[in-house]
Amino acid sequence: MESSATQRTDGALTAVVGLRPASAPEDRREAGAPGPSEAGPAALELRRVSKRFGQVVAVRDVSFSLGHGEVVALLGDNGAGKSTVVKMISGVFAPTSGEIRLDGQAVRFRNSKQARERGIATVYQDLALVPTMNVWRNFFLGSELRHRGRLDVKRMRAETAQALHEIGLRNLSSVDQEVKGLSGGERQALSIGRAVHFQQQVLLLDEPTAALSVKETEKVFDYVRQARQSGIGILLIMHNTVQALSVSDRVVVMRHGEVAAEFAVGGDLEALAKQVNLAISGAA
Ligand SMILES: Nc1ncnc2c1ncn2[C@@H]1O[C@H](COP(=O)(O)OP(=O)(O)OP(=O)(O)O)[C@@H](O)[C@H]1O
Repeated sequence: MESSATQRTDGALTAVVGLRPASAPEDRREAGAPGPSEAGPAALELRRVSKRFGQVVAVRDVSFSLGHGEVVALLGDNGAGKSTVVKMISGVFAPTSGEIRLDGQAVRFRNSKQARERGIATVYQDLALVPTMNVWRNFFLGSELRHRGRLDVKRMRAETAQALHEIGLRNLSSVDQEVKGLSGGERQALSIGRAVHFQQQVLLLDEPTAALSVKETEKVFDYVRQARQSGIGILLIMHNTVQALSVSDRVVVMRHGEVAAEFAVGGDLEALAKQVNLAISGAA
């Protein structure tokens, strides 16, 4: 395996692992499906984005990009700045300085609604689902279909069932069941399937596998891989390096509010996990 590391001008260490074996995420993608685009603007790009809270600099000069049909994991210890980055992308906070670009166009959101309207879907740990509502109502929450002034229940039920089937959730008994009866993985499928169905451009998943069993985690990663086929750019906020490497094309490591390193995923994943963990802890 080839491995190269370069010192960035801002002092952060960028390591790029060269050879990609057959197990690399690109190779696992189905033939003909969209992958991370080489040409054209990135789905999402952060350019030297910083965020201050009074005297606290939570995020400093963070730059990275996310391609269409690409999965990038944002890794870092508690307090590294990951949540603040996600909140800036999703319109909760405005950056103090720097630029966020969507498809090459600089954007500035006043709130999360504006970010959603521009195609940024955010799924937080607590998931924005209403437990006492059924699956299809949750799926179309805020985007209900109407026919002659009335809710088009038939179409919403059918479209929900189809979207969940496409994302890989095949054993749901009914879209009429309440969300509170779904497992954590099934809830993730609902949120991910919704982002794909409504053709969002960027999907931000905050710790999507926290509190899930190993089996459920694998299923959620299958939903992520399936969603990637649609061309959506997916940013995963993760704590677990090994899990992150199993589903991502690239990882971006944050430490003390800055990007400490960036790695392309491929080659010997065990060795790469060690390098990533060193970058997370600051020992690299
Ligand atoms: N509203 C705020 N006011 C002041 N400081 C803040 C605020 N939000 C975050 N911070 C600080 O910014 C830094 C980065 O926090 P952030 O929550 O983004 O980290 P994180 O990597 O997401 O951590 P975790 O995984 O624990 O959520 C921390 O030092 C935190 O205390």
